[in-house]
Parts: sequence; structure tokens; C-alpha cells
Amino acid sequence: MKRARLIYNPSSGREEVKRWIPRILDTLEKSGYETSCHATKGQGDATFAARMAVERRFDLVIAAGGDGTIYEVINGIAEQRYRPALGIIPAGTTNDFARALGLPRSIPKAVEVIANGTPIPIDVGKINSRYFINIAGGGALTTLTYEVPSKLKTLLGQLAYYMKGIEKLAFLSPMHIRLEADDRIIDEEIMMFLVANSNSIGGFEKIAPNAKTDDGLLDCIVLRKTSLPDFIRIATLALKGEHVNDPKVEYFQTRKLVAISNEKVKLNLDGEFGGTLPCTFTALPRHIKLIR
Ligand SMILES: Nc1ncnc2c1ncn2[C@@H]1O[C@H](COP(=O)(O)OP(=O)(O)OP(=O)(O)O)[C@@H](O)[C@H]1O
Repeated sequence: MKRARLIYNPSSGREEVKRWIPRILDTLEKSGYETSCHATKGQGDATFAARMAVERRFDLVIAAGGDGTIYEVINGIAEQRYRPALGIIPAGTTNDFARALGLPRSIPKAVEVIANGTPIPIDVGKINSRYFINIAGGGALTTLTYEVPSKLKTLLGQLAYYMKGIEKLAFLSPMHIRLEADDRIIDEEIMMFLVANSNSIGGFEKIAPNAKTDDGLLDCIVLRKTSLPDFIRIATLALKGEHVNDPKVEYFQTRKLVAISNEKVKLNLDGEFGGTLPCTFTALPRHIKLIR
């Protein structure tokens, strides 16, 4: 039998994944996987567990949780020479990456996909010595995702993010950042920059409309200095993917992006705190095999 390691975060989303474990194990067994489980205990544990699964040569690693759990699992696998196939069970609050890939958001259906799907290569973003699979960013509002307490997400789901977003709007301010891409340099005050591997970010499904998870490119969105009303107007356009034509927005694709600032710009990697600038983003083309 093939061997699978299920790494699940019992605190993700509405804390539902635990009750599905017997069903998950049963479905995987029927499709030929002998599966063992690891429940994460806190920050960094999913990375550690994924690294162990690589060392022990598992055929498949399944990340069950939110985008933060997937991020941690990716960071345990991406740097290794042997990289098991990856399965995703979306059990978080926003589940951006699962949404971008069109994976079912119901836990039993997602397990069926893992049991019967095929491994497809996908790109991974590298930033200094860390990895991200969906989205990275810096500047105003990008600290939002890791500032929302887990308990509030359990209680309110995605609404918890919107509440925090509204609270943070009052403190919106630009930062001077220099961005060096393959074909351009932006060196000015900006509100935020995003570097995307997929088109779904924070529940907005058209924020990087040309992004593909296997094109070896990073999709960058830069929002220039704006007033609060302009910011809200552009966020509204972003719901329909129309923000990319706005003069305040620069949208481009690149293989590499260098970001530098004299200010303390915090980075967000797949929703988690990822250190501060300076940094270099690169795309690792088709680096991980994802079952879908
Ligand atoms: N047993 C645990 N108890 C509390 N927190 C945990 C536990 N295991 C992992 N974590 C933390 O959970 C965070 C990741 O949560 P995850 O992204 O999976 O779910 P979420 O935050 O509900 O969903 P989303 O990212 O979609 O909003 C990580 O910061 C990790 O450190």
C-alpha cells in the first residue's frame, strides 16, 4: 500500500476537521493508502510534521486546515529534494488556495478528490528562505490576516476578517517601497503590493485575473498612493476584476521581484507573518505535485 500522512489543524476554521477523521481514513484506505495522522499543536508544527513525512518517504502528505496550515506544510516540503505529492482538505476560514484551484470546499468531497485525483505540478513562490503557495504581500492592510484572533474566526468565520478590515481602514497610510521586476521598476509611495500565484486572494476571486498556478510567473498588483474613498472604490472594482485597468493600479507578471524599503514593511505570506523587507520573490516553476 502507498503511505499517506494527514497533517491537520484542529483549530482551523470552525474546528470541524476532527470529526471527519474516521471518514477521511476510510476513504483513503479504500483507494490504497495506509494513512497516519498528526494533529498540529501550534505555530510551526505543520512544517515540522511535513519535514518528518519527507524524511520518512511518505508518498502523499495531506494538509487539512486553512491557508496557514497549507503554508506551513509547503514550507516543510518545498526545500527538500524528495517531495511527496500534496493533497489539500480545505478546513479553514477563507480557504483561498482551494478556491483558486476549484477544489471542493466540503471535507468529504475534498477527500474524494485526493483519493481519485491525479498529481498536477504547481508553482511555488520563494521569498528569501521561505515559500508560499498562494499570495504574499506588504503594506497597508496586509497585516490584517494574522491579526484576527483564531477564536474570533471560529465564532464568526470570514466576517471576522471584514470586521478587522474596517477597523484598519482608519489607519491606512502609504509606504515608500522600491519594487524591481523583470521589466520595470516602481519606486514611490504605495499603499500595498501583492504577489500572487493564484487568482483568489482573501476571498476576492479576480484580484490577479491572469494568474495561473503552473505558468512559472508571479502576478504582481501594486496599489499606488490613494485616498480612503479611492481605496474603497478600487476594492469594489476588485470584486469584479476591474481594478487592473485603474490608473492607481499596476498589474504585471514577473519571474523575480526585489522589494526594498527604508521603512519597516511587514510581509504577509499566505496569510501568516513572514518577516520584513528587504526580500526577493522568485517563482519555482511546477515545483510541487498537487492532487486534484
Ligand atoms: N492546535 C492548535 N491550536 C491553536 N492554533 C494552532 C494549532 N495548530 C496550529 N495552529 C495555528 O493555526 C494557524 C493556521 O490556521 P489555519 O490557517 O489553518 O486556519 P484558519 O486561520 O482558521 O483559516 P484561514 O487561514 O483560512 O483563515 C497557524 O498560525 C498555526 O500556528
